Amino acid sequence: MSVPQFVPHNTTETTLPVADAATVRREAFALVRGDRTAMTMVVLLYCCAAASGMVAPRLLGTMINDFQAGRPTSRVDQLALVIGVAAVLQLVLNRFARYAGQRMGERALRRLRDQFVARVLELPTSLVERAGTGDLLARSTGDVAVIGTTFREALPQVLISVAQIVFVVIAVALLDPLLGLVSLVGLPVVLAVTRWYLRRARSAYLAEGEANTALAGSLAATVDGSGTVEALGLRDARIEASESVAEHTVATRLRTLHLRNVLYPVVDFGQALPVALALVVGGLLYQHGALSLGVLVAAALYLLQLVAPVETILIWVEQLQRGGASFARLAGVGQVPAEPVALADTPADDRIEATGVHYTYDGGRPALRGVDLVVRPGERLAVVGPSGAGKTTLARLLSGVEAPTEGTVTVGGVPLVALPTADRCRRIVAVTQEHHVFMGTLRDNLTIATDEADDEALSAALASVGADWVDSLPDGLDTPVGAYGTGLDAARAQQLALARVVLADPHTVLLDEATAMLDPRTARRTERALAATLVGRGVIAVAHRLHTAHDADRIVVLREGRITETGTHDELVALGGSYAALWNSWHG
Ligand SMILES: Nc1ncnc2c1ncn2[C@@H]1O[C@H](COP(=O)(O)OP(=O)(O)OP(=O)(O)O)[C@@H](O)[C@H]1O
Repeated sequence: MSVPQFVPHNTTETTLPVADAATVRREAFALVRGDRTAMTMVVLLYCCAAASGMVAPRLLGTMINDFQAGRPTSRVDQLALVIGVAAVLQLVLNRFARYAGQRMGERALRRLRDQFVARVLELPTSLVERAGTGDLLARSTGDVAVIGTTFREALPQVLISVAQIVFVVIAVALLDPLLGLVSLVGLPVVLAVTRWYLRRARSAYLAEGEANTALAGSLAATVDGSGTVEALGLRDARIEASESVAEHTVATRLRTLHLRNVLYPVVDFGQALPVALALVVGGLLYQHGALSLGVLVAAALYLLQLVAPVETILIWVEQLQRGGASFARLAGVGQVPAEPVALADTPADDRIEATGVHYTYDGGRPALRGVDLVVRPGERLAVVGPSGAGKTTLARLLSGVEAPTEGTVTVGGVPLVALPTADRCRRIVAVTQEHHVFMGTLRDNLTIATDEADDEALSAALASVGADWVDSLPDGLDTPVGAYGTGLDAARAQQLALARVVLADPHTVLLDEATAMLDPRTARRTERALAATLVGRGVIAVAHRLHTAHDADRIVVLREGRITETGTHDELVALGGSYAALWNSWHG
């Protein structure tokens, strides 16, 4: 018996949930119900194909009886012809059934994929960040591929096999009820061991998938950080870490191997049992004249027909398991509580207020400890402080990406995290150094921010950030950009991102390292574009370079998660505190 190639799950440690078995069942049925007519058609075709397969043994039995009774050979020819026609019919019906099944599977897969993408887009940003792109990518690629194989191959194969088994049992029972009963003796054995296997396999394969991902991740981390490993002499530590992950992977593989090693031999026994028993019982009945030779041969041939579908089911049962586990991971994304979709209240104004804000990362020390801060509409606020003081954390909370562990952050009196993402992003936009260019046209990349803008508004937004290079593009706004289109360098990509901000027209822009990592030439161009973007808006800037702070309306100094100083540049310099010390040391 051949075992299908193991396709590893690219699972990873994650904060994204995995759906339980009941949810998987419910969602899988809902998916199939969405294509009910096709499903009925496929089942009908499989049943007709299975029924055609019942013709040959029955007629062979009749032939034998005819021979014994000395009937004319012309009847044998007719029977042989019918057997031939039935065999061809079975072949054709099977072919159509598989084709229809695969098409149905493709449609179901498409619906599933659309559903998944829609759910991912609704996920809270903070959760996506915590889960990391790896997990979502693994679910949308690896898991979708596994489900694809399950729908295209496993389900049709299993369906046809189940139909064959049901028809064989019915056919034998029609020949002789006692032999019909005998044909079922293997069933409890096969069902029991399959049940035993299925109960354990889901968690075992999930564990194996997770271990594989952890191993790949550990090796990739070692390769990616090879310079650091070399420089800090971490070789032995990395080898040790990889070995322990590898050992765990082997243990999980041994577990799934053990499951297969129990399953296959027991099933083989369960298959052989009815054939052997039918020959014994049928032989006795024949000896006592209770059964004709033709019926005995037909029954034995039918029972032999059980072997192939049972094996097919076993070959694909693992794939079904994997499909189930992958489905659970896709469905799990739908179990994340959606972000609020309706506004509870409309913010009264553009004032952003943090009150008694504490924030602690999972298992870490508090990053913010009781921050009170009001950002007035249109104010340019700089947040400064030593590394690890909590600047980025405060910025994330003020942009609403993350909720405070304690306290509130509101805009116009409404908690930021209660606002639907789209609404929040129309009010406050964070500009980072990440400037992704989406696959599509330049226009597509701009209208992500707002679908209300016409070409004139798009061009104006690009012009405002100094993106004059657009005029030299072959198709202007219709030029494809992104992975397969015209490449945009870092500065252009950042200008595109800033043009999006201009189009989104938020009242406040949050800047955290927007230009810190760019090379000086690119940074200069980007800073000019940035300055244009910020005109007329409030700005909260995490200031890594103090000249940003110098130009701000107000500066807050953070130390160990607390605001220690607040004031204008001149006031803080005059105060002679930690800002003055920072300024003096920076200014020389
Ligand atoms: N994802 C995270 N998980 C756990 N702890 C974190 C995480 N991000 C930050 N921290 C911790 O929270 C504290 C505040 O970090 P934060 O990045 O907000 O400081 P920062 O002032 O922006 O520092 P820097 O200027 O170095 O970026 C630090 O002690 C940091 O180690």
